[in-house]
Amino acid sequence: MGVVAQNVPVATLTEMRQLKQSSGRAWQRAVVGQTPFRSWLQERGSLTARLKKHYPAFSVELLAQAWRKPHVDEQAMLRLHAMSRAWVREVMLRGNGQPRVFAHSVIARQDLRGPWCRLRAIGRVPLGAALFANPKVTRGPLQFRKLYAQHPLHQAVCRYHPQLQQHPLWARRSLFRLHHHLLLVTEVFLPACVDHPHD
Ligand SMILES: C=C(O[C@@H]1C=C(C(=O)O)C=C[C@H]1O)C(=O)O
Repeated sequence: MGVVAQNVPVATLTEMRQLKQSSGRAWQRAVVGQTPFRSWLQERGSLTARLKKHYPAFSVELLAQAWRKPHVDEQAMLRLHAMSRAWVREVMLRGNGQPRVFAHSVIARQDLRGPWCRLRAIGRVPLGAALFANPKVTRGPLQFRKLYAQHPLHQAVCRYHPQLQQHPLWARRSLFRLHHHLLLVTEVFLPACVDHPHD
């Protein structure tokens, strides 16, 4: 660990590369066993569509959207170097008023152009409506991970639902691609999501 002025320790490039690689492997290694969330984790269709099917009162609660430095385990997926910023959108998908899925979407500045130039302004319109309506959008493999309290996305969920602090949360992520544009979507499933474990 190196040290810069003001004695603020910073990770060396090697340490950051190692952290990025280990975080990436953690998403690929996780195996979804017999969890009640299995059906939701492996859903290849739109979560928005599936939630709307179960809950007449579906809504998207916009929690945050800003230019941020992506998490270390997102930079490699989006081909970003360590210091670049990306547009981050965080929402809670609600069914009948209950929080069901926390979604965290990240898109690099250079990918917010062309067909995705308006993604910053969609507000409470579900991102899935834009993605699944365009047949030219492809989706990469789903990756899974059980998040514990020290993971940034677990901490993001607990900012709004602190009662989940001690609960591990299942999450999945995948890359959506349109031409050469990339969008990384991570979805964290809250306990209320298993009211309908199977379709
Ligand atoms: C990708 C989808 O869009 C959903 C809605 C999102 C949003 O509005 O930000 C983000 C991720 C998804 O949970 C989907 O419906 O599957």
